[in-house]
Amino acid sequence: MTQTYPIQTLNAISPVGLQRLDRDVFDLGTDIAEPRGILLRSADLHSAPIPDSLYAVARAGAGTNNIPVDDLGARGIPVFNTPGANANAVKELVIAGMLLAARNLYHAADYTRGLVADQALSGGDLDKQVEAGKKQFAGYELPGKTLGVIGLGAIGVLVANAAQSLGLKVLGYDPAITVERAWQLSPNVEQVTSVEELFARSNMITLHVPLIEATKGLVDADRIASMAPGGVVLNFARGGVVDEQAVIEALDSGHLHAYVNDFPSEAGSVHPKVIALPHLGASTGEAEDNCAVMAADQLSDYLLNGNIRNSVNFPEVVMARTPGTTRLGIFNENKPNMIGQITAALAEAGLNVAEFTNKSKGEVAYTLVDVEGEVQDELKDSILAIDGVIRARKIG
Ligand SMILES: NC(=O)c1ccc[n+]([C@@H]2O[C@H](COP(=O)([O-])OP(=O)(O)OC[C@H]3O[C@@H](n4cnc5c(N)ncnc54)[C@H](O)[C@@H]3O)[C@@H](O)[C@H]2O)c1
Ligand SMILES: O=C(O)CC[C@@H](O)C(=O)O
Repeated sequence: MTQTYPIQTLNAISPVGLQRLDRDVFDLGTDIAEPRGILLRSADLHSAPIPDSLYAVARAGAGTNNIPVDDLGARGIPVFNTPGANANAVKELVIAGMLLAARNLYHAADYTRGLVADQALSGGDLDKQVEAGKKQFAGYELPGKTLGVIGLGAIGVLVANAAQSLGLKVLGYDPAITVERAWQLSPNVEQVTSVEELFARSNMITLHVPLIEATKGLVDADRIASMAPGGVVLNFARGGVVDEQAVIEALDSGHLHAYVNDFPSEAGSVHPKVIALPHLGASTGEAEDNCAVMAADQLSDYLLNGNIRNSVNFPEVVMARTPGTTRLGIFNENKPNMIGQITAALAEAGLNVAEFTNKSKGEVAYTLVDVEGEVQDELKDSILAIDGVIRARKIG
């Protein structure tokens, strides 16, 4: 009988992605007590119990701050995300946010709505009122202004390139930019080597970093104060990257012109100079499909073949299946003599190794091995008995 894998879906996952999971092999549901996989978007897993049955978590999206990544890693549970799958959607919203702020569009549209309502009541001359009132919304154009981009990953690079093609001077800061992203970045984007320099030289700042300890409160009062008056902060990363109180004070004093963000809060979102969107960055049909397809494919390949692609807590390990063999997946601490002990256990069980891959990432490592011969249940116990082995799975 074919083994089946229960997968719990949290949040609305695009049906285009769910269709990738063959229903003869995967049972999908929102209420599954002992899931092998969890497929989610922004649902908070920090406060949810993690069942022993769980093999993997796939995030249809980029940010994984809603998932206890380190705790799951310590239990040998990979967390996947979908780098770049929603980057274009976010880029487009950031560009829209820059224009909303520069041309005062949000308030201007509100004003027009109000005028039309008043005119309906009073029967006044709408055209006249429009022409008289519009001067209060006069804005500025983007060429000649400087945009500072913090985080040059999938989204930051697209934003930087698009902004420079709109005529802005673009500065970029990312001490850990990858070679791939550096190749994608327009040569006209100027690299700066400190966040301080970026703030001091920018009229607009846009954030494209994960919410981690190092990025909490990255936009603070001192950095805002170093910007030229009339600055704009765009936050499509996560609420916690910005000290919102500092932003509100700078908006009140007039030092900042606008704060455009995707993460509403009770205190911030009612402020007249705040444009708060309801976490819309990835909310396009295209992005939702892309993320769901990528997450479902990665989860399925892991459950069926043990392959790890785009995991935030384990290394990339992808190995073609060797016909006529049984596959084992083993997570272990990244320390000396682990491979020696694992292969010794296989030899002891009379198994011949047909293919073997081992890779490490930080403190942890993952091994995929295809073995020839009958794999007895006791093998798992002898592998788990090796000091430093975290989890072992016979994949079939
Ligand atoms: N609003 C939305 O709907 C939405 C959608 C997608 C992503 N996001 C957020 O945007 C973030 C970025 O997404 P991405 O797809 O570009 O991710 P990514 O992993 O491709 O890029 C993140 C970049 O940030 C850099 N970085 C990390 N710490 C930094 C620091 N202290 N200073 C400067 N750079 C730093 C990394 O080196 C990396 O290049 C996500 O983590 C998520 O929180 C929001
Ligand atoms: O799923 C979403 O709608 C938002 C996803 C976004 O915040 C991300 O980090 O990719």
